[in-house]
Amino acid sequence: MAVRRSKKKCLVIGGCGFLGRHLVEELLERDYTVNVFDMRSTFEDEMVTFFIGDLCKTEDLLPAMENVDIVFHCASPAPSSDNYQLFYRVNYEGTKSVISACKEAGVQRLVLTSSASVVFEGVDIQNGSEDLPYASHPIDYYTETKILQEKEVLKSNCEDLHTIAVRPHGIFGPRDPQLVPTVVDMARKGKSKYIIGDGRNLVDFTYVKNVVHGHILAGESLDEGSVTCGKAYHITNDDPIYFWDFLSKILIGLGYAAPRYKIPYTLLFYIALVVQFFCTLLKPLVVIKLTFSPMRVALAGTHHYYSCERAKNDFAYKPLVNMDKAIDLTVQSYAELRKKD
Ligand SMILES: NC(=O)C1=CN([C@@H]2O[C@H](COP(=O)(O)OP(=O)(O)OC[C@H]3O[C@@H](n4cnc5c(N)ncnc54)[C@H](OP(=O)(O)O)[C@@H]3O)[C@@H](O)[C@H]2O)C=CC1
Ligand SMILES: CC(C)=CCC[C@@H](C)[C@H]1CC[C@H]2C3=C(CC[C@]12C)[C@@]1(C)CCC(=O)C[C@@H]1CC3
Repeated sequence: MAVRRSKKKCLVIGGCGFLGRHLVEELLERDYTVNVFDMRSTFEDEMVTFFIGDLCKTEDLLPAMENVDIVFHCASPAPSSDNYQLFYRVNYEGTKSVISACKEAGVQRLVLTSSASVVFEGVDIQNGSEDLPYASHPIDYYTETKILQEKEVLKSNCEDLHTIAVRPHGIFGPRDPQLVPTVVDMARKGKSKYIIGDGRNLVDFTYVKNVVHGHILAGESLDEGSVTCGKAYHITNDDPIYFWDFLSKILIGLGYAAPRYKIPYTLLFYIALVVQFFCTLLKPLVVIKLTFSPMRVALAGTHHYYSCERAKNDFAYKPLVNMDKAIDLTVQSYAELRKKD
């Protein structure tokens, strides 16, 4: 007689990354069996089975998918990169390998970490639903390939493989390598004095534990015939905040001054486009990392917040950690980035 496991076996692709590792920890907490697949292992846990490889290679993925019930695909190159080939290979072609490996291994559920940015092209979005069209002019390669990736995952939904795309936005929390470290780096270099726009643009920032909770509910929802199969879902804190208030709270919490001087949004956006153009021309000679890329300027100067009603209705999502608590936990976790007197 077959032994029935009470909890499912999961594979987290990108499980050594920021979101992936938080997901692994929560899955273990909730008694799932967990495999991790990543390019290199960055932590140790005797409860986790690690598989090292490149997700673009089906043969690397297959051993990690043996007897797996749910695959969570949350690997991607860093959004700040400007390497189109890398994004295309990993986010698009790599995701196609993940799908074929799932089919070959008989995995029935695939949860993709997409991004709410797939509909963002630098124009205000207020309480946007999942019915908004994909960005027709994505601002950067990251967004362009996240769109290709999401389309591929949703269209591969079929009787044997149930797929879903979770779209978080502005994930933050302990161990995030991107948001808080970039903001502190700007402060240390004296670049955080400025507010882009009028400072009154509302944005979603989503605490990593809430994003994780949304992923697990999404994976569990993918039963035969479920309305969630083949659909995209926004996962947010359900509490949009002024972009510049959020940044100020992080900066003040870590002992730095809040931004004060306002610069017109449109002016800075066009300057960022021109600077990016010249950096692209100079690229064969010198690689320049832009602090104010057009995408970052757009994110800092427009409204972009999304409705998570669909996730609430279809799989009873609600954020577990509120904004004040989330900011507090995040600030406390970055003791090493605190301003030294
Ligand atoms: N952070 C955010 O605000 C948001 C993130 N997302 C999405 O969430 C997901 C997770 O992001 P986040 O945790 O921040 O990113 P991280 O960079 O922290 O994690 C991504 C992980 O994927 C790994 N990886 C990259 N390429 C490959 C590959 N070819 N094969 C195997 N593993 C690979 C990375 O390895 P290595 O570090 O060695 O490159 C890293 O461990 C991504 O899909 C991202 O698009 C969506 C919305 C917002
Ligand atoms: C003014 C300025 C340049 C502030 C620095 C903060 C930024 C580093 C973050 C503010 C919003 C963040 C964000 C992302 C990355 C980090 C920020 C730009 C994403 C692009 C990460 C990947 C996504 O899928 C969407 C995110 C939107 C918000």
